[in-house]
Amino acid sequence: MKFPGQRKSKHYFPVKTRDPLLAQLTQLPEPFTTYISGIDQTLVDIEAKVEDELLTRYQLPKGNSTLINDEQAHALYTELQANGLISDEFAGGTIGNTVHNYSILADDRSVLFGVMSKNIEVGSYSYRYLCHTSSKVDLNYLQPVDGPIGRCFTLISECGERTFAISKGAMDKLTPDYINKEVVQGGSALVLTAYLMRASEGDGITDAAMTAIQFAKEADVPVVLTLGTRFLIAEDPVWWQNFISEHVTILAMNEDEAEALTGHKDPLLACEAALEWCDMILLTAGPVGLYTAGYADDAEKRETSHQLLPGSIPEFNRYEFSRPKNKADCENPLKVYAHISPYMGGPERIRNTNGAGDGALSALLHDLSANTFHKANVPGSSKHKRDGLCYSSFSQICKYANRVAYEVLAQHSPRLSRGLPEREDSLEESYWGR
Ligand SMILES: Nc1ncnc2c1ncn2[C@@H]1O[C@H](COP(=O)(O)OP(=O)(O)O)[C@@H](O)[C@H]1O
Ligand SMILES: Nc1nc2c(ncn2[C@@H]2O[C@H](COP(=O)(O)O)[C@@H](O)[C@H]2O)c(=O)[nH]1
Repeated sequence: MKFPGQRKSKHYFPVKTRDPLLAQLTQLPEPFTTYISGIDQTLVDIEAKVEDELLTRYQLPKGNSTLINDEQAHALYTELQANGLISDEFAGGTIGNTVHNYSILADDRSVLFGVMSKNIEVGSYSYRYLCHTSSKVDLNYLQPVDGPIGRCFTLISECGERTFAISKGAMDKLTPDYINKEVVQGGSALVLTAYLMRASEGDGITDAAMTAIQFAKEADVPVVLTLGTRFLIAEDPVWWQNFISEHVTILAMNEDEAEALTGHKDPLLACEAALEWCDMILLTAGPVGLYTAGYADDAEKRETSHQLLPGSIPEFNRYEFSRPKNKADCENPLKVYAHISPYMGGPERIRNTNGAGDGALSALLHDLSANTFHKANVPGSSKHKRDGLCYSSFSQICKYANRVAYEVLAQHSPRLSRGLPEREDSLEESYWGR
């Protein structure tokens, strides 16, 4: 486990444990390993720049992720190819991206549940998916299926907005039998997307997700949900509110999805409302940057040394130096908010924002699993006198998530090809000091 930024030495593993003489006196237990698990519809992104007219012709609402049938997929692919519009083909899927990016950042294991074609030809989409996924993502639990994995036509408009057309192939065929209880229960978090809830009759992925949620809840493993697209949430916001209340610990969404869920356009008010249903929120807001929100115990709150910010909740960032905690673990729960503007104002040129939100979430998950790792390996640390959900404060998580989102935008791909530069390991000193 690579830590998310250098920390004060008191939080690091006692240097003495490496002492060759003292080591003879102490029998160290096997170091505890940490991972996260996730479920996704296995799919490849086929990226193309298109005119809005094409979206209208294929009846694809701009900004949405729409399921299309085989005939439409064939026509769309043929047209994109004939006009030389396809710019890239990447492994995709919102959770696939998130666990891949987590493994790159943490330089550690994650587990992906999903399907994979039984017979794979060199050059096929399944082959590319496997080639473009970090070797630290454990794919041993994938369910073999007949037929191809999904394709996600990622259609980028002139304004940068992306519209997804999904040709699902066998991506929704995952069944509950392929959800390994021990793996889910041994993880630091289970990460899911709202897209998993829209499987058709006869497809098992929704049941598989519900089975995994049950396993996670039995073992107090945090359930992390990312909302995917505002259109899906807008179909039945009350259903989603109840779903989140019942099952979700951490909610990740962008400002449009937040509005569809809560009715609030203002991100702070949306966070305030959604904190009634879950313990922590990551809200990304495109060029406005991102917010984190959650709970701290009143007795443990820590005041910021940054400027207090105005907003619909005045001075909302006052306690952003507090660490997030589950509401149920707080004697006197206090809602805490933090915000950060895009790192360096964003990259000079953004081809599209595909995967930036997933990148931000993977940073949060890294911080969360670093907490589990540290707690298990340094149980005596003052950090763990009280149970926190994450290793860092709301403010620090904002910085890290923002930095990772920047990297995704700069790389023009939803999946990181490398971790953050080493010299930036200390976010405080070298990066934030600029
Ligand atoms: N136009 C932009 N300029 C600068 N930063 C951006 C821009 N768009 C996105 N970002 C960064 O990427 C993060 C996630 O982007 P966002 O578009 O909100 O996510 P999603 O892909 O889930 O809609 C933002 O919080 C911000 O840090
Ligand atoms: N699992 C699914 N993933 C989907 C679907 N539609 C789109 N996507 C993926 O989202 C990411 C982009 O995420 P964002 O951070 O920019 O919101 C992209 O790579 C797509 O593959 C879907 O129906 N299911």
